[in-house]
Amino acid sequence: MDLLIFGARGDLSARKLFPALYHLDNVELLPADLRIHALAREDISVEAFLNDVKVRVRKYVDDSHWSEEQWTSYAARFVYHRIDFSTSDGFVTLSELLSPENPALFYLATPPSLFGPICEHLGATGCLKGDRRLLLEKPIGHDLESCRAVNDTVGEFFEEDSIYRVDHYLGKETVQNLLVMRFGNRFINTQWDQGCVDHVQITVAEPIGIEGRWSYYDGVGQLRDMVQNHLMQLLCLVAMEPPNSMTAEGIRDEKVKIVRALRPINESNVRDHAVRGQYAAGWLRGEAVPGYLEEEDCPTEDSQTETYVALKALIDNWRWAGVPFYLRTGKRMPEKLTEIVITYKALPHNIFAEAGSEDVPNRLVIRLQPNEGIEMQMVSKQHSLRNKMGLVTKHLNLDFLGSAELDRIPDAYERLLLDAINGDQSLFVGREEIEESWRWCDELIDAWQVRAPTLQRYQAGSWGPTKGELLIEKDGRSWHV
Ligand SMILES: NC(=O)C1=CN([C@@H]2O[C@H](COP(=O)(O)OP(=O)(O)OC[C@H]3O[C@@H](n4cnc5c(N)ncnc54)[C@H](OP(=O)(O)O)[C@@H]3O)[C@@H](O)[C@H]2O)C=CC1
Ligand SMILES: O=C1O[C@H](COP(=O)(O)O)[C@@H](O)[C@H](O)[C@H]1O
Repeated sequence: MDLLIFGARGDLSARKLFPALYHLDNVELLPADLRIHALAREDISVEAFLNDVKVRVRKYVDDSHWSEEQWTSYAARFVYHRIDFSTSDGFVTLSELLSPENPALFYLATPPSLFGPICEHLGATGCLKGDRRLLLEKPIGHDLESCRAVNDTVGEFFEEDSIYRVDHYLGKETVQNLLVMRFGNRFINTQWDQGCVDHVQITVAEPIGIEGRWSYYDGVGQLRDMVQNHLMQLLCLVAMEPPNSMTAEGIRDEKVKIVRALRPINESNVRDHAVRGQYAAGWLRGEAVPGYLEEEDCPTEDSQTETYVALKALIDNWRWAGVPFYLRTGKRMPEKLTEIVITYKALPHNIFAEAGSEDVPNRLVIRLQPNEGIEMQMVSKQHSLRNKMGLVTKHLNLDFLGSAELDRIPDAYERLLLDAINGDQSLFVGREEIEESWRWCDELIDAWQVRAPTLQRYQAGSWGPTKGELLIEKDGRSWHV
């Protein structure tokens, strides 16, 4: 088997792909015959390339999983090719190396503008004979139209069942556990609809700012960078019906139904259902941090790009009618926190009210990062002789690390690379769902331009603008954190 990594000198390769492959090799999950072809345009030897990769990979592998011996055996899998992806010259050499009998995976860790040319060169030079799979990184397009154009172009060379669109959130262990938790436990599965659930919150908060990535990010913003893909995937996994099997088709079909059932956020309701913000200078963990427009690589004094989004989404189907899904994501927030919180409805009648106890709702908190785990907030009796029926909230904790087969939780890219190697598309994004997601986001972006063009400022290190708090508080609820 051949794995060709286009953009092997880039950030994604160094931080994610090569460390993930190292770990997979370490636990003997890579096929024995897997050759890793590193493709980049720099004129260097394989030794120089590997010396550099070693230094970079070392940063992402902790001491207990590093060994020189393991590195040597891993490094022996590598071949380095100098290629400029914008011309077909180097691709002829590739076609001579690839045998139609051996499966080959093409991982495009490049700017998306190269997806089309790379596929064309692969096709024109005869590299696409036999079992050929294409892995694409986000962003796939900037809106529905450009997403379709990318899908059409790559679709000329690869069938849909050979295209692996990466959304690294789907590779996270805790995200997969969401499926297991929902569809492997009767008591959760039967309490998962508008009859039982009051509302759902999805928060993806990051303390990092845009430093160093301004030129990419300013043309994109938080809605396209995070909501269109990662938050939409989380929402789908929370809301979808049980697929009849864990096949890619089964899961994708159910996810796409949810995206289609999302009520549009358009000019008529955008002010009530969406908030966009941008961070101003502030303080984070005791350090002064610049605002978005003061970042070192920011070339302008005025940008209307959002670094924060809060949404109230509604799903118009039987299961979720009337249950708001509050989504929130932002940069320069106080901490790294990705969590899904399911808040249950109050019981029909509080029989403990006479004893002075308030009705406390049950909550299920699914922490995706950090401290991956699930916490069930349950009401329990307070041990007391004076207060006979005093109630307290107790937290039942499922800590994933404690139960891991490995002594670490695998990185998302380990799962995704392994699945692509094994030809399993269930954790990759299908064409329909990504296009439907763009359709929904495009309408919201258009509505913002017309009805709410002004950004809400928030201080770096805070949980976002006041309007983001009001979005949920005006419904008599509040953010979990
Ligand atoms: N970095 C990350 O964590 C994430 C990245 N992504 C996506 O992954 C892709 C890669 O990202 P990232 O690694 O950060 O980007 P980088 O810019 O760090 O890497 C891209 C690589 O592509 C190479 N390249 C560009 N043009 C050519 C060409 N004509 N011929 C040969 N090589 C070329 C660059 O080479 P050179 O070094 O010579 O310029 C560079 O090494 C992007 O689409 C990005 O949006 C998605 C999610 C996360
Ligand atoms: O895709 C992206 O994700 C990261 C956040 O990923 P995580 O795994 O660290 O939660 C985000 O910082 C980046 O802007 C975005 O492009």
